[in-house]
Amino acid sequence: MKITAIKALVCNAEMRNWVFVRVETDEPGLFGWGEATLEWKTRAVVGALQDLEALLIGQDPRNVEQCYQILTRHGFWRLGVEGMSAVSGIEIALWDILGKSLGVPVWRLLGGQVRDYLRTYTHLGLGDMKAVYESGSADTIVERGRIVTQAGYDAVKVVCIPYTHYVSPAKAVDSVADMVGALREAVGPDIDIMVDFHGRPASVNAAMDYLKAIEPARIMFAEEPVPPEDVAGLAHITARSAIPIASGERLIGRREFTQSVAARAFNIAQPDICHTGGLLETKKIAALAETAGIGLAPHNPLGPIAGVAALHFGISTPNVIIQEEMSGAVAWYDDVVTWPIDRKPGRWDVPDLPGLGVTVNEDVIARHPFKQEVLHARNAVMPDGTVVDW
Ligand SMILES: O=C(O)[C@@H](O)[C@H](O)[C@H](O)CO
Ligand SMILES: [Mg+2]
Repeated sequence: MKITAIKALVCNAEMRNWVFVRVETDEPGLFGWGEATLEWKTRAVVGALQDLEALLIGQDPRNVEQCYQILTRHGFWRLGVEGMSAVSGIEIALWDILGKSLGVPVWRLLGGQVRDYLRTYTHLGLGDMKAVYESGSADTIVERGRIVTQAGYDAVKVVCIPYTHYVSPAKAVDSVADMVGALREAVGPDIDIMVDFHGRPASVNAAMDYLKAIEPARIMFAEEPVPPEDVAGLAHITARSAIPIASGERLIGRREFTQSVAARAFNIAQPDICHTGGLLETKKIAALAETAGIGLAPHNPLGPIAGVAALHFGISTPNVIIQEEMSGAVAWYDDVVTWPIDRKPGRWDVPDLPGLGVTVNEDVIARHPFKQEVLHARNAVMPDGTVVDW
């Protein structure tokens, strides 16, 4: 069996352009699907897919590791997030082909079933919460919290840390404490709450101030309390924080995770299967994390094929705690890709169709062509115009 083509299909889903990858083979009717979505870098990823195609033409798609080696070594240059997202999309599609060729679901090939279902969480707010913070009101967060938990989710994540750069003014810290406290009060003790700091505090001390302020709300984890490349800063926080610390959505491959795991930089790793190198690379990261007592909450605010890939991963990987998902991103999410299971809020069951088990409706994709996304990050400035992390 040989790979004959690698195609990228872009589908605009408002905040993000989803990049779907279709790997074709010389066996009639046999092809695989993957996803390489990387928000605000869509054309770079599509270009990387075009550049990488030539390396794999003629290779046996069932040799997943060998194809990965070719993609990451024969291109000479080490790939950054755009290139590795392209590699990830291709790699996921290779597993889909392998599963279909053998007539088994991908999770069987990844080690088999380790749990009866995969727990999931979703977001309360998309992008930044500047308006909420500036209005000084927790109403929006509480309202969203009620809607999402009434829909059936028992774990929710919120981004609610204001842009205060290296410091943590009393008013900002109190406002965050009020917002997270109000959310806890509204949803009650049975719901897990996660707070994504988005790497906004630029100093360890500012991050620690916000962490201390939300401690009474008893949250499940706090994410990216400082920017992800500050391994020493994260390790310092993790050693002292009462709240478990999560990070990793912006780390690529084993190389970057190794350093963070060795430093015990976080309690919970958040690799993204669509950025970090694909399913097998994320398995290796999971194994690395497991040896250091680190659980996984894989990152995925992406499209439906990314979600299904995460499902197969989570069903077969013991140290996965919970899976992120954003199936509420657009109203027509379910028209684009047919899933192998009936998705329920907060709980994904074990799929049994061969491969990933998705069918893709290319007509629907064609109705939502590439569009320049809104640049939410433009809001990330201090009152004096200083640019800060979004
Ligand atoms: O944890 C999350 O899902 C967020 O940090 C997103 O990755 C970020 O807003 C970019 O889309
Ligand atoms: Mg995040």
